[in-house]
Amino acid sequence: MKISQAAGNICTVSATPTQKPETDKSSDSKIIYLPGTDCIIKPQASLSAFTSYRVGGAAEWYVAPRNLEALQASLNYAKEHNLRVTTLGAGSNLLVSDRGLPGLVIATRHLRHSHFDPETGLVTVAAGESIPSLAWEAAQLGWQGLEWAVGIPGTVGGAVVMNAGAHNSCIADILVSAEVFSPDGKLETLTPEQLGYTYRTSLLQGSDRIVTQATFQLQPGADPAKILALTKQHKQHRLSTQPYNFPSCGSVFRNPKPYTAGWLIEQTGLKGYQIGGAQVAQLHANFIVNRGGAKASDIFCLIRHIQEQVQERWSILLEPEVKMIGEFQAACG
Ligand SMILES: Cc1cc2nc3c(=O)[nH]c(=O)nc-3n(C[C@H](O)[C@H](O)[C@H](O)COP(=O)(O)OP(=O)(O)OC[C@H]3O[C@@H](n4cnc5c(N)ncnc54)[C@H](O)[C@@H]3O)c2cc1C
Ligand SMILES: NC(=O)C1=CN([C@@H]2O[C@H](COP(=O)(O)OP(=O)(O)OC[C@H]3O[C@@H](n4cnc5c(N)ncnc54)[C@H](OP(=O)(O)O)[C@@H]3O)[C@@H](O)[C@H]2O)C=CC1
Ligand SMILES: C=C(O[C@H]1[C@H](O)[C@@H](CO)O[C@H](OP(=O)(O)OP(=O)(O)OC[C@H]2O[C@@H](n3ccc(=O)[nH]c3=O)[C@H](O)[C@@H]2O)[C@@H]1NC(C)=O)C(=O)O
Repeated sequence: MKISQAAGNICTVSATPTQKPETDKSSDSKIIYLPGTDCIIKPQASLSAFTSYRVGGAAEWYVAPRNLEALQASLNYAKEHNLRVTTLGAGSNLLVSDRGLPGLVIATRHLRHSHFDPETGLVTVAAGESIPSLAWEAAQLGWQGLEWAVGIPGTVGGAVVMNAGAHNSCIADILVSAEVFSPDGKLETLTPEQLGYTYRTSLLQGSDRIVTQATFQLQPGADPAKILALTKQHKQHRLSTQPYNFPSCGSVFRNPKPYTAGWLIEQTGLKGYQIGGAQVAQLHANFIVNRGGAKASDIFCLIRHIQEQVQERWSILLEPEVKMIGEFQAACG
């Protein structure tokens, strides 16, 4: 049995309330020390470094709690100050507006712990843990069930919300339960049935709940060499079929079954089509890559252009998988 807990002392709850003033006027007049914790809430924090597209403006306020108490304190702060909350995982399925986001962005990336139970095969992992790292760890132990998840550069929380999947498997196949914080501060344990999973969808999308940890059922006892070989095969397949050399969000659109979005977009003649720094990838037409210097508005307008062209040619409206957040212009030029 293994229990690990991330080290670090930033953004934890102090035994005694912090002695610091609520605002520190000497360094940055707007940095806020979250009462009762050693968490700081930063103003105007750039989000481009926290999204895989590497675009987007600043969060009005940003906090990255390291435990549940600090997360609760952050939510309380948002409520008291009437701030809209946006949850950020690894930002690998997000298009953040160039104008940034109002309210408080709560990043889960510092919520870290994992527990592999060899008796039951249950793995309990905090929301901020990396899904590909977990997949590699399981493979090295010879535990089956996550071989498909390499190459998906998100967090556990983001994967639970998005019902991330690949190679005909997805989170819903292995999830036993998810622990979530509701906006009124209650911790609840939800089953996959309660989460209403379908292809790349869950009832958590668009809700105010924050996933704090998840428990997955894996199958221990396999030959690690076999699990590692399959895991590496999946990674290799990705590298040969998907563009990993430029920033992206993975697939932009859900597949409108029985078609695939990539096929429809390629048949519409859009491979290589570019708006500003945003381009329909040559290797896979359902990926938009940032070729350098793209703005969120370039990506947004390319998404709209693809939708219009595919609709005109095939009478199919492609539905974005990527979450576009913040304000975008109504019309593209
Ligand atoms: C190169 C590349 C390849 C990819 N391949 C795949 C693939 O094969 N399959 C696939 O399914 N996806 C793929 N993706 C997309 C992406 O990695 C997944 O959707 C991933 O699950 C998103 O996780 P995240 O932590 O980055 O979430 P984010 O992008 O940060 O957030 C996604 C949504 O979930 C919400 N959210 C995040 N964390 C929480 C939380 N703890 N509680 C509540 N809400 C939360 C956010 O508010 C947002 O609405 C790929 C992306 C890239 C860049
Ligand atoms: N195009 C884009 O927009 C983006 C692409 N990416 C890419 O997504 C990819 C995710 O790849 P993935 O392999 O799933 O995860 P990573 O390469 O992110 O690795 C995740 C973890 O798994 C470990 N690991 C990697 N390979 C092995 C292996 N062969 N055996 C054992 N452990 C291993 C790594 O250890 P160690 O650190 O020791 O290598 C690391 O701790 C990366 O190539 C990343 O660059 C990520 C974000 C955005
Ligand atoms: C990357 C993501 O998930 C990926 C996941 O990694 C892979 C691997 O299992 O399968 C899905 O892609 P996909 O359906 O495009 O899978 P691929 O195998 O690449 O392509 C399917 C079919 O489309 C065709 N295709 C693909 C790309 C292209 O430019 N042109 C084209 O014709 C392929 O020839 C193939 O016949 C997921 N995408 C969706 C929207 O379901 C993501 O969700 O972000």
